[in-house]
Amino acid sequence: MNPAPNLVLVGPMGAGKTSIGKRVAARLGLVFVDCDQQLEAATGASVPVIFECEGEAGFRTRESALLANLLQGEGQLLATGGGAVLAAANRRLMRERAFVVHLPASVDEQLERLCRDRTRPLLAVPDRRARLEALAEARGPLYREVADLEFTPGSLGVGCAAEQLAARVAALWRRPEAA
Ligand SMILES: Nc1ncnc2c1ncn2[C@@H]1O[C@H](COP(=O)(O)OP(=O)(O)O)[C@@H](O)[C@H]1O
Ligand SMILES: O=C(O)C1=C[C@@H](OP(=O)(O)O)[C@@H](O)[C@H](O)C1
Ligand SMILES: [Mg+2]
Repeated sequence: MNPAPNLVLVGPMGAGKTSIGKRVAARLGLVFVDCDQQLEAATGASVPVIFECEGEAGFRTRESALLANLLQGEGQLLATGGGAVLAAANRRLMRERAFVVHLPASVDEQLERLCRDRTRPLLAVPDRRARLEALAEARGPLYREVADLEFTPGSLGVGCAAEQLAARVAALWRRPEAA
């Protein structure tokens, strides 16, 4: 078990990191922080606008700086963006400073949940399935590398998934005394 001051959710777009994470944080008495929302608040620009102005590289630089800053704190549940595991430095910090939960999602689930979404720049492509499959192949090993726990919501709705995940985490995560 990993005695770590924070809880971090990783996984692909549409896995439920933001929506399930918010509910798990409430159940476990953690401060909920969604990294994308935090970046948007800090920059005053939406994620698509950051991608448009600074490219994915600029977004990743901001994302890494934010994560490093947040992970200095404790008692937080961080819902990361799907690409937060790409940088080795991010993965190392997550391992050091968090109990990490991987929420997987199949490409079919992603396509269904995100069919009307226009806020994810990586999905602004003609062939969303191909893009999601390529991302899954590249990132799947990275999610598994950092994860202390894999929890698959599958057909559970957001509320049930949060209830079950909170119970699993409460049983497994040894929080430091001060957290
Ligand atoms: N287990 C689930 N069952 C049904 N819908 C879900 C589930 N997880 C997420 N969703 C829906 O999918 C969409 C994307 O979820 P979100 O929490 O933003 O994912 P992420 O932050 O991982 O990209 C939201 O509309 C959310 O309600
Ligand atoms: O997978 C990715 O690279 C991204 C996922 C998004 O977050 P969610 O995983 O919360 O959708 C957001 O950070 C950005 O659009 C890039
Ligand atoms: Mg999210």
